[in-house]
Amino acid sequence: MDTLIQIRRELHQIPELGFQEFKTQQYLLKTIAQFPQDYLSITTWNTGIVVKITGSNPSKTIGWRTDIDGLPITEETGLPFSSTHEGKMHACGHDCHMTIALALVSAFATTQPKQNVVVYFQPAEEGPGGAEPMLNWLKTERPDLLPDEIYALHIAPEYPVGTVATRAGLLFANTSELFIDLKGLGGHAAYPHKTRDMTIAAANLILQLQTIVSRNVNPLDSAVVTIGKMTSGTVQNIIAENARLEGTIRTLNASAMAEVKRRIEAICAGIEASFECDITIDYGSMYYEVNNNEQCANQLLAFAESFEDCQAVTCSAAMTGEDFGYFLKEIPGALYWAGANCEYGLHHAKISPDEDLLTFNANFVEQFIRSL
Ligand SMILES: CC(=O)N[C@@H](CCC[C@H](N)C(=O)O)C(=O)O
Repeated sequence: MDTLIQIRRELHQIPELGFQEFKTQQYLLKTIAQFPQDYLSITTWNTGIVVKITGSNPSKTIGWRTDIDGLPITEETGLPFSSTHEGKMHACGHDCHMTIALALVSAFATTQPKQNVVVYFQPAEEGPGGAEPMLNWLKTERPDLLPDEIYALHIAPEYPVGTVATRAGLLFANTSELFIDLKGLGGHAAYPHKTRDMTIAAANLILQLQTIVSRNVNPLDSAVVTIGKMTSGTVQNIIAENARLEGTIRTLNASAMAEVKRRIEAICAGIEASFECDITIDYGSMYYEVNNNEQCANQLLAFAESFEDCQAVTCSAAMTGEDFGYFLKEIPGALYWAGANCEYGLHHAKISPDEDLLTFNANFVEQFIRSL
């Protein structure tokens, strides 16, 4: 079997959540230790790793970032190399992202690049966010590991393998997590008039939250309010004293984000009054938008147009979030969508990316970095 496929399958079997990527970090360190070490310096930060490859005649330092965490999803692919970690899965392609990053370290460790290259294996992209604290550590403790330009990719199920899709400017949304706790009064299912039922309050709240995008956000802006999880109550014949909603907010600008939050708070105040309950709102972690530097995105697209068997696509912005946005806020660079040709989408329990994407993107990114 091809080495990259084998690595991807081994990583696929050990998904871990944000800042718990202990086995993943050990696997990555063990693999990197097998490459020639002459040009490498390896540093760990939290559950992440930073690998610097010293260039032969550098005029700048090029950064490449991969995320390394998995998601709390029970895998349903039925693949022989399915997750061995119950309830966790690499359902957002980070196993593929890591494999490509390892291929880059291997290529540059074997054939020295002209420029310095730093590869960042970053924890906790899905939450609570590893990019911002990793960047703060780099700035305060290891400025020698900061790049002049930085790039990253994300698999895209909807595109064929060989597609490089990106755009100059805004690519991914601002995000904010959303956690809402409702507290009422529980009691016997047969005495609803003596209770404050939080299942009913939460159900009404969800429906009202869905009016924010249709009735409060300027129709010329884009926004998403998704409640991905609702929990309430304990058993079938007890009226629920507590309920909890967990969701995410996405917008393409800061003023739409402020407006969505203002309306969430107003609607929650209304639910408190009408259902006689107490509500607390926690916005969890927020990600800065992914804003591609114009020159970096255009040179990536131009390189893709010249690369054999590659389809360069100038795509629209998407409502996905990515904490790589924190790197791009401070360092010029770009992220691209890498075609993965699969039936199921990101964050689905049956997603199974086409493994041909590994070799294609490892070659593409290596040659792109060598061209800089
Ligand atoms: C590429 C991707 O799917 N990223 C995640 C980032 C999650 C951010 C945060 N935990 C949130 O849910 O707001 C995404 O869901 O877009």
